[in-house]
Amino acid sequence: MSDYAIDVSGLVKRFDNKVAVNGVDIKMPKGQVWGFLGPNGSGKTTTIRMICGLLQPSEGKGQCLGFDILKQSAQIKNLTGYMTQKFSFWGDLTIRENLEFVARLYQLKNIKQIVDNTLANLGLTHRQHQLAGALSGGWKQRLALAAVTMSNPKLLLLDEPTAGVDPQARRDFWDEIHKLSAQGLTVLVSTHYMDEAERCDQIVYLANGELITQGSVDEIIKQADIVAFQLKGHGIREQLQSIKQEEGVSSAAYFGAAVHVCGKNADELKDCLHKYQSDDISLTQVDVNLEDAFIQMMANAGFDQRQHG
Ligand SMILES: Nc1ncnc2c1ncn2[C@@H]1O[C@H](COP(=O)(O)OP(=O)(O)OP(=O)(O)O)[C@@H](O)[C@H]1O
Repeated sequence: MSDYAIDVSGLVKRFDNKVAVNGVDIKMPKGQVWGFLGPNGSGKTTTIRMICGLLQPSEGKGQCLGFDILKQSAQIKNLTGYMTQKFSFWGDLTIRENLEFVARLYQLKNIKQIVDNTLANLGLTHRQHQLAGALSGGWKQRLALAAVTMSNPKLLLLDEPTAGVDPQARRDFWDEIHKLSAQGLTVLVSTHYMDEAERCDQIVYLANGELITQGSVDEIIKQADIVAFQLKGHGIREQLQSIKQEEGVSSAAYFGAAVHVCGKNADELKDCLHKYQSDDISLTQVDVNLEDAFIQMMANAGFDQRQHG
């Protein structure tokens, strides 16, 4: 039995003339939580759908949970919980009624027991009689997570599960994901949020259908091989365009009242930013963050953020 929950190689998906995914390899060990990142339209959803057997690849092969993605999609679907971007439920049914309905769709036995356990596991017991339609965004996501975990899947594929949800609810949602992972589930989550990416064991970053980088947060930041400085103080925001033009600056962006600047070489960057420093404006070297690293890697790979962001 393979130690990998997902082991796919050379995945390609073409829609007519459009290449949505172009040669993606993913080898994901069981029991981990991985983040799937990349600009809009980079191929995350399409890849997820190929992995769980919902979409036939144009090229490529592989296994999901030990089953062939080309020939054994039914077995894969039985063991996978897939939370789509636009999950649906019945707004005029309660949380409990929604879960009972889903349990019947899955043809689960001992429905009362399973729904009780699922409600308890996801902290929904005290809300079980509330109408789903009246729930806030965060609780709706949690209901969706309850629905996809009820059949006791081995793999969770979550496609932007926290889009539009407030920070506390996102944090609570991630606590649930890690709780499920501690119970043995493997979880692949697509997200646009950097703080969520930082909660993952590994990150896979796609752009324009291609895998740009993969690794832990620390590995990706190291791979980017850049340094970052912060210019902070009155008047610095007006200088952004000028800073961007400086030789040695690979990217610059507002960070509140400060400008965050990245470049390849610390001495060179410090030299060219020195002239912006004054009694009012400080220049400090700061940690490179994940967003800096992705922007740099996109540039290295020849992608323009303005076209793909
Ligand atoms: N059924 C389809 N028919 C034609 N083109 C499609 C189809 N599904 C996806 N695409 C295209 O494939 C590309 C990748 O789309 P995909 O939804 O996989 O990206 P994504 O990374 O999940 O994007 P987002 O972050 O916006 O959800 C896009 O250009 C999209 O328009």
